[in-house]
Amino acid sequence: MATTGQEIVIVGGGLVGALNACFLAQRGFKVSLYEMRADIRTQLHVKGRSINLALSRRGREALKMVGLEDMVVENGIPMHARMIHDLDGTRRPIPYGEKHQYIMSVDRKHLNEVLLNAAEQKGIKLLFEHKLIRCDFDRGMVIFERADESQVTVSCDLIIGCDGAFSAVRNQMMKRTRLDYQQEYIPHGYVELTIHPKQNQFAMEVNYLHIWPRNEFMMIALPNQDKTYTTTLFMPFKNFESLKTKDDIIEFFQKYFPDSIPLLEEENIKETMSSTPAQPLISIKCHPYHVGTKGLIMGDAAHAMVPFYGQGMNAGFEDCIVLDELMDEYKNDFTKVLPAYTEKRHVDATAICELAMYNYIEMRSSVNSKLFLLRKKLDNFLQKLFPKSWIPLYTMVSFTRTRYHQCIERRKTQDKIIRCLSYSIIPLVVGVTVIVTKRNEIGQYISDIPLNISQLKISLDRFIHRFL
Ligand SMILES: Cc1cc2nc3c(=O)[nH]c(=O)nc-3n(C[C@H](O)[C@H](O)[C@H](O)COP(=O)(O)OP(=O)(O)OC[C@H]3O[C@@H](n4cnc5c(N)ncnc54)[C@H](O)[C@@H]3O)c2cc1C
Ligand SMILES: COc1ccc2c(c1)CN(c1nc(C(=O)N(C)c3cc(Cl)c(F)cc3C(=O)O)c(Cl)s1)C2
Repeated sequence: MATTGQEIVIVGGGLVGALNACFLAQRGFKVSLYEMRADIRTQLHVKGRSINLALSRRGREALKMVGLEDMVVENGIPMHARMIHDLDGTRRPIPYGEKHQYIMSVDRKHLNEVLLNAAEQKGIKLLFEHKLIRCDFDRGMVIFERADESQVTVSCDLIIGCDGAFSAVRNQMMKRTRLDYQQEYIPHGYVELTIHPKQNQFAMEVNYLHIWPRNEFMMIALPNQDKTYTTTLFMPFKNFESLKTKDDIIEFFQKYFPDSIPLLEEENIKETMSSTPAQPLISIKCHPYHVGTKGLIMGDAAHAMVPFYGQGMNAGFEDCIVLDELMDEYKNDFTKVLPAYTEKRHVDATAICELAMYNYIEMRSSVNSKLFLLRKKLDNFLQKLFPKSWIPLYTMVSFTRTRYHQCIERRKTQDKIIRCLSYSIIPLVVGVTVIVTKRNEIGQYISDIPLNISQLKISLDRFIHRFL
């Protein structure tokens, strides 16, 4: 493969850094990837990370572009629907859409290992236990501290920070350019519990994203290949802190998640909840994503979001596609690519950060299982009624590559149309109903009105589609 001669240092060997390295090596750059932690491939379990994640369309497209989609998907578990757990233990499935519209539950560690192995196979130099401490964005130099506290200085043509929400590269950028930055910790934290197999079988329906929506509290469970479910409890820190004793813990689960107790097993709930500190959730937005012609940040380093759309990794993977496309457009000229990247990606990354936060606020304030069901069923009903013009927001976000900011714009238009239709459609439906039911008495006057509902639906769909 032709090499460009340019050298790129990627800081951070997590999901986005490792994938980005594959994209850039594929373009012929000489890539070195520096990761602060030890090589996860030599470790049994990496602590403090969500154990599995929902991979959807944007992330799969990126993996496909470096030839890794099949390898990741074959180890994932498809989730065709949500399974809503009601307080009384009733379970109701809500499909994500058509048969081909499903998301994947993938193991984080396995995904990271696949990406690191692929990077190594593409000739990328991986250096672990190298913690970035300083960048010189003018001269293209980075200084790393090694496990033995010695330092090493590396020079390169481009530094890309994929070092996560608490990015050191971003901190260095702040000293060098007018970088606007805002962060918000939400009042909720999370604890991960595990549902183990029962008689060596999955303890719940497999191909579902299980949800226990309880307004202020929520639990989500995604299946793993080993027949366990990683179950994440989201709750305000003040509520975690109020569970002082193991009895408090069990009483809480009996009150809000009674059906989950036999699944999670009482002893495990008590043990995990009393020994695991709740992890914080942070939302970070910043601008710009580049400095000069030698510094760039991507993934959570640029846009960390609360997980209430399951898009953080998918958005970071899509960042790699956007950069790759701009490298094509500007023929690897970093002086053009970097500003173009900020220009193009910032509006979308900000949009998904805000969408995720909005969904968190909505879920926390008003969504219990009845309302969650109703909203999703209405979405699915309208999509069936007006397939060309009504696309639920979650469908645009998780099953298309519609730019995130355009998902929001489209949703606003759809909301306007639905509002105006609801002022006119209701009288229309009432009118049609009256006509249909009273047709015999008044038939001689109105024989030519299209009483065929499907004709009416098609013309209404065409009418709406004109607005979008
Ligand atoms: C509870 C929870 C559930 C989630 N669920 C989903 C989901 O279902 N779907 C989804 O798409 N996303 C999900 N996410 C978001 C997803 O985990 C992140 O968006 C994703 O991990 C970001 O990847 P990244 O590589 O940008 O950052 P990270 O994964 O944080 O990786 C950054 C890497 O940089 C390294 N590093 C940090 N500082 C330095 C330094 N100074 N020097 C060298 N290396 C450094 C770190 O060790 C780490 O390996 C979830 C997040 C949470 C918290
Ligand atoms: C590992 O930890 C986590 C934590 C949270 C999430 C995930 C994994 C994966 N998540 C997904 N969210 C959507 C989505 O679009 N919406 C609107 C939803 C948002 C919430 Cl909060 C929810 F509970 C269901 C849906 C839903 O529609 O199923 C997907 Cl599609 S996947 C959230």
